[in-house]
Amino acid sequence: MTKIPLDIGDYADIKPVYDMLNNCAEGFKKYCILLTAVEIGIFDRLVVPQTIRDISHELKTDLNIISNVCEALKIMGLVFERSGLYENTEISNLFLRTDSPLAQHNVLKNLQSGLRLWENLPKILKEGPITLSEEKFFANNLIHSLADEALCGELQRTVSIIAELPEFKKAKRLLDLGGGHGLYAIAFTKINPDLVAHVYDFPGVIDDTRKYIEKYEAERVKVISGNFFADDIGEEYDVIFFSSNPGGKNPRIVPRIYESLKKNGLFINKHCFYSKGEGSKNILLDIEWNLTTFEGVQKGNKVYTFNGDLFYDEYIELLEKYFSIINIVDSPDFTGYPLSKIGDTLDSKIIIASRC
Ligand SMILES: C[S@@+](CC[C@H](N)C(=O)[O-])C[C@H]1O[C@@H](n2cnc3c(N)ncnc32)[C@H](O)[C@@H]1O
Repeated sequence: MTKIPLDIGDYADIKPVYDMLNNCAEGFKKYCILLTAVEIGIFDRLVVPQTIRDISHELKTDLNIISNVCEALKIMGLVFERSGLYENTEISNLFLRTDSPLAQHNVLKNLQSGLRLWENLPKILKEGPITLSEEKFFANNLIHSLADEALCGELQRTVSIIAELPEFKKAKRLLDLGGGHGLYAIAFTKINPDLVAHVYDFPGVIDDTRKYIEKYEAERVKVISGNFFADDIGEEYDVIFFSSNPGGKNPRIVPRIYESLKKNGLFINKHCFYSKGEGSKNILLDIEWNLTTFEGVQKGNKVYTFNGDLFYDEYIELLEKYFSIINIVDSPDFTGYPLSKIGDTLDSKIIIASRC
């Protein structure tokens, strides 16, 4: 028989545990409200003021629940209410309205698929990571999420750094290697009127790249489909831009990039690097990184690492055999606001090097 702990000295302070649980529960509930509001289109409606009854009628939702959801959105700072009329706050208009140029819907979707993976943590712990096709992983929302995210500071800041380079100003032919959405290539052609840019990616991703090219009417952006570990990447480029890629720290790619550049051509590498002996940059991202594994490319233990990657000093040493390094820019100078799911700002660097 288990004795019921009835004495005053039998209990201990539960606060640390309940504080943690409350935090988790509150975060999860707010996340569900936000996701639902986006999914049912509340922020698309509340561009103009509406009563709860209008919202409920138009969205065909339960009147009481939607009334509470709107109240919660008000507390979260996403809508405001005046005389019974609800309306988007400025941040909702900017980031949560579907047709806003800075809409973050793909980031939310990506966050959702990441959290679904986390639900499998007990199974993955026992049975190992879920194997995914790398091409499908990127095509299935990740590049769209990266695109939404890039448009909120990182793209503009990165492009403004590159735009200052005299070699870029003269460039006529650029390769955006593993370019995904192609927004960097698109932006580069918008600021250099003589530039033709080529976005290189897997065939399944390139179909989506084309949609971005069309959306932003980027006539001088072309696509090349292939696998840069196995296939030809082309030649005679003035600039090769390489950002957030599995090959970003891989020594095999460096001589190939060298070969594909013209003399004095620029290699711009934008990646998250590790120093020898460095611990975790973010333990939650490390765990998430290892919930999945890619067919064909083996991931390392820490977020954004792959087997065969070089440490930062080793990579620089290798680069210096082929290139002269012009500048290295650290992440606070070019990244946007960090997002914990993506975490791309973690000690990223832009290494700008010129082919010797
Ligand atoms: C994390 S995304 C980065 C996209 C973009 N460069 C950026 O910085 O936002 C990585 C991209 O590289 C592509 N990629 C990964 N491995 C590749 C390979 N072996 N060959 C071609 N593309 C590859 C992916 O499909 C994806 O579009």
